[in-house]
Amino acid sequence: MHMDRTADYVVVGAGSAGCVLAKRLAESGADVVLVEAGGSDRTALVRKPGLIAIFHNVPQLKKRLDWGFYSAPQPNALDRKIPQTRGRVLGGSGSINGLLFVRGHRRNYDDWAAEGCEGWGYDDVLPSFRRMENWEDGATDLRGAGGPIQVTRQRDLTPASEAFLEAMADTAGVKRNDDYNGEEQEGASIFQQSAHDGLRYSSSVGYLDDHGLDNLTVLTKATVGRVVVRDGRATGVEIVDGKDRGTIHATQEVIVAAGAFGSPHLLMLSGVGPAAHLREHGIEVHADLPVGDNLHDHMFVPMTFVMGTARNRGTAPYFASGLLKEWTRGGTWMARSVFEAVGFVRSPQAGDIPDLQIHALPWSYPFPNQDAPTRHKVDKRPALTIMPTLIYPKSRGTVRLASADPAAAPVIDPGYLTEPDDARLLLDGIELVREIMANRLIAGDVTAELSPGPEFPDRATMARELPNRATTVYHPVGSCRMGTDERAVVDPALRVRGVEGLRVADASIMPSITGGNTAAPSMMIGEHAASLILGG
Ligand SMILES: Cc1cc2nc3c(=O)[nH]c(=O)nc-3n(C[C@H](O)[C@H](O)[C@H](O)COP(=O)(O)OP(=O)(O)OC[C@H]3O[C@@H](n4cnc5c(N)ncnc54)[C@H](O)[C@@H]3O)c2cc1C
Repeated sequence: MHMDRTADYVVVGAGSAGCVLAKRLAESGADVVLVEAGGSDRTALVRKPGLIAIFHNVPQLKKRLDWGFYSAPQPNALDRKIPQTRGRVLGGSGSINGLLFVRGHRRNYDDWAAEGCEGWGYDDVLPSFRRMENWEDGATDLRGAGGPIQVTRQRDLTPASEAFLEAMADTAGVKRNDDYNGEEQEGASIFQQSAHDGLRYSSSVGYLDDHGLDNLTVLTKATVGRVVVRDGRATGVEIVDGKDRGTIHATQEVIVAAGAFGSPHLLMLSGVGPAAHLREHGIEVHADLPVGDNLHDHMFVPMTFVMGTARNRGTAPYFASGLLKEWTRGGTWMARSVFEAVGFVRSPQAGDIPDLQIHALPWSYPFPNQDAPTRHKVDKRPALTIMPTLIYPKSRGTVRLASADPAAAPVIDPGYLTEPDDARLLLDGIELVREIMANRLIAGDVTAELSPGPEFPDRATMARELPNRATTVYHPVGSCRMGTDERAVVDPALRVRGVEGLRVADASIMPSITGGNTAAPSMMIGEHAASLILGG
């Protein structure tokens, strides 16, 4: 059926940010259509937190919910094509992510404001963060209660994770921190997750389930191929596949929330982007802007240590019995994120805020990497995997068009490790993890370093191996940068420069990445965008 309909607002992409934004706009009484390329998220594969591990290890399942992107060959990573997993389902990447809930450091937002993004300092965004959450400890000046996203601490930690937290605090000289989303980020902490009672709280679950708003229409399996721009104004969107092909006209605005790859891709297909590049693809230029520049991402190097106290095993029978227990009595590890512990610590190069995030999960991780040319190995013994993570990368890359055909994937070149400081910091992180694991508070429980392992005993050997192991944390941001100078795609009100009636609201607008996982900041951007649009 060819669709031709009109709404006040059209939001493209029902991901972490888009679901939040569409719901908030509709609550104001406006007629809103939210358009999502993927399908329903009402499947246990998405909603049962622990099943994420199965999703990642079974390609047939992954294909159902993932866009299936890979990076361009990365010259500083042995020309590897690194998976750029992105959710293609209601809830977007927030439906397939690790559920970790991290706001980032308050300084990140203050830095955005200092660069000219007025209204985005931490005190400005704090109400948006508080509005979206229902924090298990209740409301404080800094934390929110009663919001749509349930935020809980991980619980029933394995002894391996407990020992890791103690050893990390002792080695890195940090304190145990009860709430890294509160007063202070630095320290050794139990991870917080957007999950409760065995249910993943993506923005789709939290904001769209049973929304009861007649003026909010959610279209699924509907890919937008172009934003229609006429006489310098966005007038609607064209849906190019699925049963709802046709045009949706917007009387107020089109807001693109298609993510760090989808948003720049769609803008360029619509004639908003680097003019010369668009002309190469025969696309009429409506605004010459640096769309797709400034792409950046976090990287980590997984390190796996055999530890009986990690308890969990990566075997099929272990998963099957986990599933059975979860379905019969609930409250098992399957009900929660697979990650348990985290540290925000300072490397020797750090200024006065942590520059390393240390993720830990009591499972063995694929090694040497998920994109290894030969099939990667996953050891079946109980193990603790620790990931020293570069949270302020200096390397920058691009998103570009491969073709003017909306069905063609964009060319994603994150430029991993192009800046030598990035590798240096990862090596500092690796050394710190080894020191932690040699600490008397944990060393007795560690049987072996499985990966990278004894073949890479020191900084020099690790420096050579790093390009084979460093990988994405799946946190791409920055490709439709917010700002006030010529590097900006959107202004601090998220309006696309030079096009009326068009905004971008998702992880792509971050001028620089936040110091931590990016889902909570993306949902905050959805909340904040709604306030900006509605003038609240
Ligand atoms: C495997 C994985 C693990 C992660 N783990 C964590 C974690 O534990 N904690 C954390 O904080 N962050 C994590 N992240 C990152 C986090 O989930 C993302 O930063 C966040 O979800 C980005 O939100 P977004 O709204 O910008 O984009 P997305 O959530 O990706 O939403 C974009 C949406 O737009 C849709 N779309 C794109 N193009 C079109 C189009 N042309 N037409 C219609 N629809 C379109 C997509 O299908 C998608 O639903 C992880 C990400 C991945 C992939």
